[in-house]
Amino acid sequence: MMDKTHLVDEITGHRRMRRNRKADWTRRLVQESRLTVDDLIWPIFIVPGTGIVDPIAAMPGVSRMSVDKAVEAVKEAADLGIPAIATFPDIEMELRDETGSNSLVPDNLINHATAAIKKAVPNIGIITDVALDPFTSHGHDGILRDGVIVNDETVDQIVRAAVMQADAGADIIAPSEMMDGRIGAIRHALDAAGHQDVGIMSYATKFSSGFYGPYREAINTSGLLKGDKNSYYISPANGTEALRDAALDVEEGADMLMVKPGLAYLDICWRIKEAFGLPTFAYQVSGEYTQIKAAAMNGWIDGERIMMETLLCFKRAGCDGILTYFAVDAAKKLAKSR
Ligand SMILES: NCc1[nH]cc(CCC(=O)O)c1CC(=O)O
Repeated sequence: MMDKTHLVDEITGHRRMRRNRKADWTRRLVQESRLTVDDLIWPIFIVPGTGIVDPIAAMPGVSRMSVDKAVEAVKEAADLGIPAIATFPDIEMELRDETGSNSLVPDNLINHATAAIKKAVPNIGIITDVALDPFTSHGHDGILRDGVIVNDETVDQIVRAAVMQADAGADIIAPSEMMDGRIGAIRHALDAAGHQDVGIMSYATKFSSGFYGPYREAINTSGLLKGDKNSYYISPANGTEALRDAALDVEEGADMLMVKPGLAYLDICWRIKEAFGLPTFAYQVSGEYTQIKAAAMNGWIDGERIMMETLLCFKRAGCDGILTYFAVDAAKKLAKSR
């Protein structure tokens, strides 16, 4: 008879979860989720001009780049193995108006960037957004009429913008403005224009979130925005509604789905992947990035460790990939740990 000096008894004592955790090799063997460079999509900010790399105060480590500098940076990203980028323009104030008309100029900043990047770095995927917020004088994602963001008129416009973006060389159109019916309308228009192979990544579940703050500084919409986006983005309280919204996008022909923001919405990532089985992405948005950076800069957390941990957690939650401002840093770290 063993002397029973410990509280762990004979029944529970042989169920030892720690056996599989005891050494590096066992831990590697039982690891369920893995982050690789193939999971990373890098969002970048584009400004007019040349030779510009302009740091964004609210996003330490992230800069707005002129097209020539963006081309260099994207080359580096491609060399690291990052499969795709997502571009966001910081349009000159003089070009912004009530309806976001610059979105319909074929060689506007965003399309100019696409064409230049495609030419210089043909093997990286280019994802473009069609929301109107970089182009409007009020910072909303759609056309504002009598205090209302009008749905159908906005869809008509973003559809035309989407075709121009595809003409410029965009590989995937990612509409983030949450207008109803946009996915089907964009799909039809792309097909009619001969862009059958241009995909649609729907910002299927975009929540009305405070986490977008630093992005609005990055593209200079924060000072412009009147009111909030609650009449078109989803309430953070509503998961089932988010699923219904995603279901409509799937029906309308979305090739990929996105959840935005990321970390506070992992339950949505999981539910969406389970429900539809489509390639599912999370957007670790500006505020999430900034939280980690700010705390790390104060020495309060280990920023690199939390960068890798959060990205891995998206994989565990069912995501196929992550849009993240950490993409280049994470890719470098992954290359080193090989
Ligand atoms: N169409 C708007 C848009 N496109 C990208 C982001 C946020 C990205 C981020 O925070 O990193 C937003 C949100 C917003 O300003 O309302």
